[in-house]
Amino acid sequence: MQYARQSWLEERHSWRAVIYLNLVRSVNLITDILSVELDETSTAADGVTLSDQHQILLLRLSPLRRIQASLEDLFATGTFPALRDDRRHSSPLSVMAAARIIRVSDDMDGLDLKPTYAPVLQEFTVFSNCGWKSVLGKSRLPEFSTGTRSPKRRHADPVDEVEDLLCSCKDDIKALWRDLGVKRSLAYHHLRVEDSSGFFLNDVDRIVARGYVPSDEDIVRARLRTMGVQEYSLTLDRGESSRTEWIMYDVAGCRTQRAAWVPYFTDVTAIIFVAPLSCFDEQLAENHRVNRLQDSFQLWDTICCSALLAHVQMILLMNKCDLLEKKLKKDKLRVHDYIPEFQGENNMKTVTTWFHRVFRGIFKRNNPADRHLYTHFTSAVDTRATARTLVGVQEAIMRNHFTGVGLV
Ligand SMILES: Nc1nc2c(ncn2[C@@H]2O[C@H](COP(=O)(O)OP(=O)(O)OP(=O)(O)O)[C@@H](O)[C@H]2O)c(=O)[nH]1
Ligand SMILES: [Mg+2]
Repeated sequence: MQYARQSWLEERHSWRAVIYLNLVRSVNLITDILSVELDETSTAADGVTLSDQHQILLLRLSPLRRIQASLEDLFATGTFPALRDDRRHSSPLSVMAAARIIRVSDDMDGLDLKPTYAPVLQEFTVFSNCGWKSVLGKSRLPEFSTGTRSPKRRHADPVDEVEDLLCSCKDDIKALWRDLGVKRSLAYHHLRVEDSSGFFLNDVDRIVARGYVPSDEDIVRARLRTMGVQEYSLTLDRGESSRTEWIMYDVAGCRTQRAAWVPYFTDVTAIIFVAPLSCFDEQLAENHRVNRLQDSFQLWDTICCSALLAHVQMILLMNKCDLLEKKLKKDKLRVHDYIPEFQGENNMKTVTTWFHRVFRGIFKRNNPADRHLYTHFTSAVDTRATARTLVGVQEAIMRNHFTGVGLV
């Protein structure tokens, strides 16, 4: 983004709706938990005192359910249902039943059947072919391209309506997030919303404000799960003398999407494979038996040995290093418990060196054409460091490309 400034500025506007959706979904998840607790006093969290004040808070925050539904409609279909009348009709309690399940303990002997709730935020997914960016871009006004926005403009854009409604709920959102009963309730359910991607509840003062324009960091931290292949056209502009047009395809990583990649492999200069290292303790959403990192190793193996890619530049970004470090240091998770082949000391240096060795080993085993592999450790949320990495990546791609066509 640092070096494709114009494309980035043009995209910035579309992301305001994504960030609002992220925020609203976090609030609605918390109010889901809270309203079940209020409803079912028998299973209320230990030591949590929930009162009528909480009921009132839930009612006051009920418009956020309609905001969520309208924004999700906007992303899915490009139409935006009216928000205005909703304050009178929606009730958080009516939406709650869905959050409740029975969680069965692993030993399955049936003795430990404890009714509880599934504090899980189902991911919202958009399909790349619905053109959500162009939908949101339609009402873009010129001032967006400069990264500022007039706070006076009213409802030229449906997302302004969301902004207004959110502003009217701002104090309640803040009250919910700092409430002690709510905190205890979330802890009881082992729900750490602050650790999930797309978390903005600590930024309400800045984000829920008239005239808000997402910062680069906000956009990098935002979460919108995409399905299908997204195409980005970028002009990398590092001064007048150095402008390069790139077309970048972002292919979604989930298993059901992988068959769709093949057509893109036939005419490609480079593959940037982004492997999130922090997911060593997670399973695939699509198959709970498969460890996410093991899946990345497997996928990397498939990519490296693809005949279509035998002469393509390979770049491996080992990403989410900040989250990996947190899991090792703060959460004290042991890599060996999830990946038994790892036998070393459970610290950042040993773990990352080992992961690197595995990826490199897979590459070497499947490298008939003697390609060079560029590897980098990244934390995408550190936008400055990532920008420096991407400059290196760009240079490597160019060098390889021009060598390939005989210009170097
Ligand atoms: N802390 C941290 N968060 C990251 C990092 N990289 C990505 N994220 C967050 O992780 C979420 C997912 O990022 P994406 O780039 O959409 O990941 P993806 O692999 O394309 O995911 P799919 O679209 O589901 O295939 C976003 O909310 C990002 O902000 C990182 O290095 N560190
Ligand atoms: Mg993606």
